[in-house]
Amino acid sequence: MAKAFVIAETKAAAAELTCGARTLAEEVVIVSVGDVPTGVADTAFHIEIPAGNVADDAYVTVNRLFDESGATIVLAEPSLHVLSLVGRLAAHLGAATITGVSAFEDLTATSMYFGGTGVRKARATGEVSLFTVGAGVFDGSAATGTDSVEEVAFEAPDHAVVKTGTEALPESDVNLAGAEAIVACGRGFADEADLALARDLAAKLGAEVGCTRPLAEGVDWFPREAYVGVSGAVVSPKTYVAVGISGQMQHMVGCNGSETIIAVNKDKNAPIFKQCDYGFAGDLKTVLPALTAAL
Ligand SMILES: Cc1cc2nc3c(=O)[nH]c(=O)nc-3n(C[C@H](O)[C@H](O)[C@H](O)COP(=O)(O)OP(=O)(O)OC[C@H]3O[C@@H](n4cnc5c(N)ncnc54)[C@H](O)[C@@H]3O)c2cc1C
Repeated sequence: MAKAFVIAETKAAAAELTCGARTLAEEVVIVSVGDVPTGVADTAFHIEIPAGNVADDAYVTVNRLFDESGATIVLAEPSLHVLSLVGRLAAHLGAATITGVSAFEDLTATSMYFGGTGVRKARATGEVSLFTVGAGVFDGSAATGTDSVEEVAFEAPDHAVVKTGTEALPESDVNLAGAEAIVACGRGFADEADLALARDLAAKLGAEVGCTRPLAEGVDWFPREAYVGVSGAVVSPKTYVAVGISGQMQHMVGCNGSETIIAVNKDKNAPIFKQCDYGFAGDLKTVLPALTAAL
């Protein structure tokens, strides 16, 4: 009987990955280094990370729990801490990890490569198959499992990282993952003040505001978690309004799972017009107020 071992940090990923694990295995074990994973798996463990330690160093405990589980399939959340943990587990097992999986056919996994220029199908050889799986690949709403979660003590490795200080980052209220609609801004916005036009439209639509990478990492008008694309968030809202966005592949792979894409661009030959459902060829300063007023 195949058993799957899920490594997670957040509640949302725990629910999605355990639901996905149930399509691949008869029994599901979860270990979380963050939120307590109630009601999602047949066996559940939680590791509380002591103050002064980092979750990445929970690998001693995670590897031991895996060895004891008898699982042959590993699904891991692609958060920074869990990526580190699954890498350590792969090294421990002498196995490879297939990363960024967007779909499964049994244990054959589909993922992007070369920054989204291609899609590949891969299958692990060996006794254990390890995968990292992004948000939204599985629907976590039907997660079921035990509410009894065993607290497992953190076992520090010989050369643990010691936290010497922490600094709070400015709070970000961006929540692209759960958004039903997103208004995304690109370099077509020449002035930061013009973003108000996108925010007005978003307010009417009840949408989140996102952006392309240059607006988050070039001019810093948005926090990092607001940009969509191969190296940012992968989103699949009902409505995605791409404003002043040319439609480069690195951006589009992050939003082409949207139900409806609407583009606003002053260049009627912009590549985005070949990738959208509805397009407005015009200056955003004219089109956005008109759209907002019409809603
Ligand atoms: C390894 C790698 C990873 C990357 N990862 C990402 C990623 O994850 N996400 C991402 O977004 N990018 C990513 N990029 C960058 C990506 O290649 C593009 O450069 C970027 O997406 C372009 O952003 P843009 O569409 O906002 O800008 P541009 O390509 O400059 O397009 C601006 C558009 O605005 C239009 N415009 C100008 N003025 C107006 C106006 N007044 N009204 C209406 N339209 C107007 C123009 O016609 C143009 O089409 C990555 C690049 C690399 C090399």
